[in-house]
Amino acid sequence: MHKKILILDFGSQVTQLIARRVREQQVYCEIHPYDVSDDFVRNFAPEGIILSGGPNSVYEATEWKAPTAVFEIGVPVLGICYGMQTMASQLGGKVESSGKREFGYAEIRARGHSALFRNIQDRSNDEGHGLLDVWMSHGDKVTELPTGFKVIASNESTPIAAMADETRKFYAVQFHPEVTHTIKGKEMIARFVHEICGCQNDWNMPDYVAEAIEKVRAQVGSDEVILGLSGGVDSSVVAALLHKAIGDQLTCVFVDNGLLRLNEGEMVMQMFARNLGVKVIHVDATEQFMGHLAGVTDPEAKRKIIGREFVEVFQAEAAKLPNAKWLAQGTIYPDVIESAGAKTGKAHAIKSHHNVGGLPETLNLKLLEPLRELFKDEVRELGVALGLPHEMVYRHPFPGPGLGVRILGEVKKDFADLLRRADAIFIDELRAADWYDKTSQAFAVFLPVKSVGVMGDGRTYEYVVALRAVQTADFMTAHWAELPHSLLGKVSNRIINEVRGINRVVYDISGKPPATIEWE
Ligand SMILES: Nc1ncnc2c1ncn2[C@@H]1O[C@H](COP(=O)(O)OP(=O)(O)OP(=O)(O)O)[C@@H](O)[C@H]1O
Ligand SMILES: O=c1[nH]c(=O)c2[nH+]cn([C@@H]3O[C@H](COP(=O)(O)O)[C@@H](O)[C@H]3O)c2[nH]1
Ligand SMILES: NC(=O)CC[C@H](N)C(=O)O
Ligand SMILES: [Mg+2]
Repeated sequence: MHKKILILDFGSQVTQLIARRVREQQVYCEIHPYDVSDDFVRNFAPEGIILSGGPNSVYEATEWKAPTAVFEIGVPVLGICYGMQTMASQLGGKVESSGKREFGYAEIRARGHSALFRNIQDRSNDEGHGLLDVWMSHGDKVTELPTGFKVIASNESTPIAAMADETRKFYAVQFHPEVTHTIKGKEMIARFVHEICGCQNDWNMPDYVAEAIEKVRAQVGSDEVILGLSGGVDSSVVAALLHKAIGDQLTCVFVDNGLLRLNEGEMVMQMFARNLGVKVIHVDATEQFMGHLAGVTDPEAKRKIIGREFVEVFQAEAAKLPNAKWLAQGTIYPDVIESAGAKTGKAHAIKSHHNVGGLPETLNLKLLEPLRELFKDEVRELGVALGLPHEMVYRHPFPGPGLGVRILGEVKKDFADLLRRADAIFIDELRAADWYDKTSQAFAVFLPVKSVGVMGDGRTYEYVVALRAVQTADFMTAHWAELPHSLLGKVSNRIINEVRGINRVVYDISGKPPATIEWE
């Protein structure tokens, strides 16, 4: 059992970052909504609790409180922003609107020699007080301390910028230590989880492998498991993990829906079936997918058809295995957090993400999701620890609907063939120029419009391809990559020369938001 930290989410945009910072310290943590029950908090048995920020004000949203058990079970608590404010108000202090919002960089002075800030400073002032560069985002502030608390940091606009009751190990900060703009934030989180809560570095991937294998074996017993293997990072890591855990009880189903990248099928069979000895069934469902997509131009309709046909294929394959009781999936922690967020119904549905989630009852399989607790970079580390090659583990993500959402409008086989070749050239050149690992995702998009060109001495009237390359940490927001013009020029040249049917290449310079990463 790992020692663990409980993070209670009050709706901050950056709650996931708190979890990332804690995991970076090799300490296990989970995010749960702020309104879990007292029993939940007790049974979770955390070594410490972190209360996140959030958009509300404690004097308005009076029901947005931490469960009282948080302050009763005798473990350290760290309140961040709203988390600080609710701690103050729940323990008898006072929170008021400060009239003016403090947003962005701030300098604060550490005081009172607290365990949270001891020897952590960016510089010191004339009197020898430590000064810290932090990032703030608030309009309310604590104006009266609860009993037992002292001020541990302040500045002019926020005299109580941090507070603590060191006997009970309750700490609270008005700024955000989880964002990188708070220069020493990482050290503060480290201080809290290691020294104040007493957690060791017991969460690391090499050790996790053995643990995950044991867990899968205990869960599955002698049943058979099927896994949709896409060649993407998540399902590949699940395949490697399950193969180690249960060997021949695993059957992977690799569906060629006609919307895959160039040589994807060959790559998957080569890697998994031939090198790793994994049982892989290669299903050529190109006709089935193309047939159902014919004449369909609406992006959402296309996504739904592709999702439905995947389920059809899995269902047909599962029916052929007499003892298959489990369907494994590459669900990762951000998927879990995001779908929990989506359940509240506050978020807009921008795109229906394909997954094998909406499975019909008739499939009669239990879900096996061994990556549910991991962030993408942890999944990658796990893949490396399991012996998968670097190129596979560090591939860019590829969406389930594949080229289906990168061919705008109606999907046709000819278009897919052109796009596959253009995309492969782009990726080749990115790798050759050492740009692949500097971008988070890069691909080509097929635009079903024709424009006039001249090649040799003849007129051409052919299709357009757009190149997209983005840099992002979490795929929720993204910047377009500032690829060198010479690289873009070379890619454009090669595509137009080598892919007959394309006579124009453009580069997408839209950020997310307002654009999304994929075009559909
Ligand atoms: N062509 C395919 N054949 C079989 N299963 C697939 C295929 N495409 C997607 N899937 C299933 O759908 C799941 C979701 O796809 P998703 O793209 O999110 O993950 P991934 O492909 O494993 O990893 P990555 O995010 O790196 O692309 C996969 O884990 C896999 O189980
Ligand atoms: O597995 C997936 N099934 C999907 O239906 C899907 N749609 C988008 N994506 C990927 O999600 C990230 C964000 O994409 P967007 O900015 O286009 O929403 C990017 O990495 C996209 O490639 C998908 N992945
Ligand atoms: N980011 C936050 O947690 C903000 C908390 C509170 N709503 C304020 O403005 O002070
Ligand atoms: Mg994928």
